[in-house]
Amino acid sequence: MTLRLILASASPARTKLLTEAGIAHTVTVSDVDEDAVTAAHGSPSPYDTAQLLARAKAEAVAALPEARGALVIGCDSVFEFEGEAHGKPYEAQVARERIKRMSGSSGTLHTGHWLVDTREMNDGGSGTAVGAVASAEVHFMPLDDAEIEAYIATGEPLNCAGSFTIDGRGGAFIRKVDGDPHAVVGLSVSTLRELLRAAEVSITDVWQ
Ligand SMILES: Nc1nc2c(ncn2[C@@H]2O[C@H](COP(=O)(O)OP(=O)(O)OP(=O)(O)O)[C@@H](O)[C@H]2O)c(=O)[nH]1
Repeated sequence: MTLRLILASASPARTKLLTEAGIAHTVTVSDVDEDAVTAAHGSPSPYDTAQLLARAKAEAVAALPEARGALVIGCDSVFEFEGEAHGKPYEAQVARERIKRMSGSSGTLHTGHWLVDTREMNDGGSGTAVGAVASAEVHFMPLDDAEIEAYIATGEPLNCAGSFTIDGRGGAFIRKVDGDPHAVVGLSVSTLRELLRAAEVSITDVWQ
């Protein structure tokens, strides 16, 4: 039986990462209310938030009929900066305030991963599952105000956790990354390999 891997994420960067890593997959976006999940758990740390939301997304998709018999991977990325959890800024003013503070400083991008194996799922069961968080510390170069305004004007930082990318225009402002750079982009492929091994699947089994 051929293995099916479903990415439970709308992130263009995550599906691009999997494709470039030669990993065959389809995409099914979950409709998880992220605020409701975090509220239900009090005020979880940025690390725990990333794991909780990755799990919620993967479980929501794994429960769908079309996911039966597949492996489902969910992810969530949270930027921890000065004790705060930053998701996507969405608005220019939020991005501006955050990027000014991040300039010349550093923070940690936590990406949660949750893999649900529905191959053995009995009726009503949830399948076996395993999760892991991959974290990487991101160090920023100092940015001048003109660079910040121009970067915000591109729109790129508005839909990225932490208000930056390392693989897009934001790469110009990244001094170094301590940890798996894929964890910053949104899906650590080496972490996925470990999760697949826990499900007794080799990464080579999902190479296309
Ligand atoms: N290309 C790129 N994207 C990044 C980077 N850092 C964060 N992101 C993106 O920021 C987004 C974080 O938001 P999430 O809530 O985890 O995921 P999402 O995009 O909303 O998609 P869902 O998984 O469906 O919730 C993801 O799409 C990440 O891929 C980066 O360095 N490069």
